[in-house]
Amino acid sequence: MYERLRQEVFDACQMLPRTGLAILTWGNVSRVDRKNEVIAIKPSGVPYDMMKPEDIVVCDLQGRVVDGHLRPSSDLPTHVALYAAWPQVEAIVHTHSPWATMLAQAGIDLKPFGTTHADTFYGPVPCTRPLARNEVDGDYELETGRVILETFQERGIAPDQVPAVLVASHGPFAWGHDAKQAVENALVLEQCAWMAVFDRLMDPEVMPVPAYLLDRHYQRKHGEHATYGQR
Ligand SMILES: O=C(CO)[C@@H](O)[C@H](O)COP(=O)(O)O
Repeated sequence: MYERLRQEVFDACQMLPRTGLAILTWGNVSRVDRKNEVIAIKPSGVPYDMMKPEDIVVCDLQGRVVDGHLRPSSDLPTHVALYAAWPQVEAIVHTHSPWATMLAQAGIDLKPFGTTHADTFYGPVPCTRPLARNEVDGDYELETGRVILETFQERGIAPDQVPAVLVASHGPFAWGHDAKQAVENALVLEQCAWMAVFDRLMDPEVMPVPAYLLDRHYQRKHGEHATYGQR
């Protein structure tokens, strides 16, 4: 049971060290199956190069383990909170990829400086506020999910139009329609963060891409009348 779901999460996990998005046991991947009301997630603390598909843990939508022989990722409550609030999100990836993490540690939004960004993100990728002491001392991973939701709600950002966030002092989370797409969004985020840091270094006054160009690039890939690729 759950073989396909486990295999999808396992394959996406293997993409993380291969693409340089994570080393050792850092980060995690999950996939929700809304019909069967389960979430498959990486086991906690298992190195990617030792992981097997059967190690992926299956939980219910509240985060209780229903099938698996290992403990789920410590970030499971963050994933649970996002799946509960955002029905359009089907898979979530958390990494500590260096450039995106540097922005998160500096508490800086990733601004859209060019079409590379606009092809995936319809506006800035926001950085959350820092978590307060009582939030960290309390249900820390659940509060991480809450602060992500708060950031998107307060700024009026749609999670399907900006499929990533920077959690202050922590790192990036990205999501998508499946686990592979979520990893790809995390990879685009990392590349854009890298370029943005250098854009700012070369020109501290660098301006975001004009709105009409952002719009053109985003819409041709993701809009109602998208034309990009082999349609
Ligand atoms: O940031 C964190 C912990 O908050 C994670 O990314 C860890 O680096 C991996 O945790 P597990 O998924 O192995 O529990």
